[in-house]
Amino acid sequence: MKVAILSGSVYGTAEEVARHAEKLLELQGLEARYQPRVSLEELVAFDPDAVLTVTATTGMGELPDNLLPLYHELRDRLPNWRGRPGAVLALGDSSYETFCGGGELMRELYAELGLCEVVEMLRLDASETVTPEVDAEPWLATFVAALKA
Ligand SMILES: Cc1cc2nc3c(=O)[nH]c(=O)nc-3n(C[C@H](O)[C@H](O)[C@H](O)COP(=O)(O)O)c2cc1C
Repeated sequence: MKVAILSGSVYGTAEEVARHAEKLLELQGLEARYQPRVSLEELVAFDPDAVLTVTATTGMGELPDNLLPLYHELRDRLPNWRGRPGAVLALGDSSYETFCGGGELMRELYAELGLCEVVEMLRLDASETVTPEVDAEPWLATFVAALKA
């Protein structure tokens, strides 16, 4: 099963978590592909069976600049991924009112694309953890199990 991993990051944490997720998924026998600045064309050509997004939130609940172009292209072009499984891993900080707002924007995009969230969005709170990669592991295991089910 081919899993595309997308990321949105300002300071690099979400990219590290995405890279870690790629390794874990590969270890579980999935064909995970993480290219930090993937284009829509590359993504469509990969034809993922499932999509995982790892994104931080910036500004007042916004997506990081390095995910925005792809986000808008996906909204405009709506590749036919209807019915395929997906999940969102959101990094945020609960001291902001719009906690994990970027992740919520991706969930809305998933709904427009018809991607099914097979596990509930994980919210990792930067004011509570300094080890997001490790904290994401149990949730990633649940995601893998859902993909294999
Ligand atoms: C300027 C700025 C604005 C932020 N805005 C939000 C926000 O609106 N909501 C939220 O949940 N987290 C917010 N955060 C927290 C980041 O999303 C969080 O620290 C995340 O782990 C950063 O990941 P990154 O290193 O991949 O950029 C903000 C952080 C900064 C520095």
